[in-house]
Amino acid sequence: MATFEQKICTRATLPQRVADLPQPVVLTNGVFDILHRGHVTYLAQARELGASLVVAVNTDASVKRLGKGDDRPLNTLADRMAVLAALESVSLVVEFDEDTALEVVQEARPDIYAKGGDYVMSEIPEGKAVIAYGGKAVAIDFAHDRSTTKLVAKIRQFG
Ligand SMILES: Nc1ncnc2c1ncn2[C@@H]1O[C@H](COP(=O)(O)OP(=O)(O)OP(=O)(O)O)[C@@H](O)[C@H]1O
Ligand SMILES: O=P(O)(O)O[C@@H]1O[C@H]([C@H](O)CO)[C@@H](O)[C@H](O)[C@@H]1O
Repeated sequence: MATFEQKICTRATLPQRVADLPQPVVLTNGVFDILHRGHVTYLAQARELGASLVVAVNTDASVKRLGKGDDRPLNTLADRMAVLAALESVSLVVEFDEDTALEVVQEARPDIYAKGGDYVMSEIPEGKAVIAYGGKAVAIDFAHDRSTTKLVAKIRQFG
């Protein structure tokens, strides 16, 4: 196992692994199917909001339920988590199988919850939960016009 894969933790060990991180802790979540420049810029900005960054990643079954397409995710959960763990900005990676990351937020209790600017913090369960216990919820503006869906469409065009 590559050293960076030690950043991947189980749900059961999440609270202790978060407590062991340099504080304050930022948490974000998502699919991260084909990693692109928008993702890595956003993750670096999220990490800058605190001293550590936890990324909660949707399981393959929960991605299917999001309705991004029958063939999604293209990369398996294990691969998506490993790629995220290899990033300098990322401190800890954990999977979640629920429809939202609300339970992960409640278990990890990050100081800051971050998400891309395509979400309104006061409208999503994770944002509401963090605000309710006195944490901060931050929406990070899109710096680059990129998406996995667009990349897939581009590849198909020449396939
Ligand atoms: N271009 C971007 N700039 C900044 N943040 C982004 C960008 N694309 C996605 N994000 C953020 O990254 C996280 C993961 O996003 P997601 O995996 O849905 O990316 P995506 O490329 O838009 O995927 P898809 O096309 O499959 O919906 C989300 O919090 C989202 O807000
Ligand atoms: O990568 P995505 O599609 O931005 O990630 C989703 O984010 C949702 C968001 O946190 C609002 O609740 C979440 O519910 C969903 O499970 C994906 O992680």
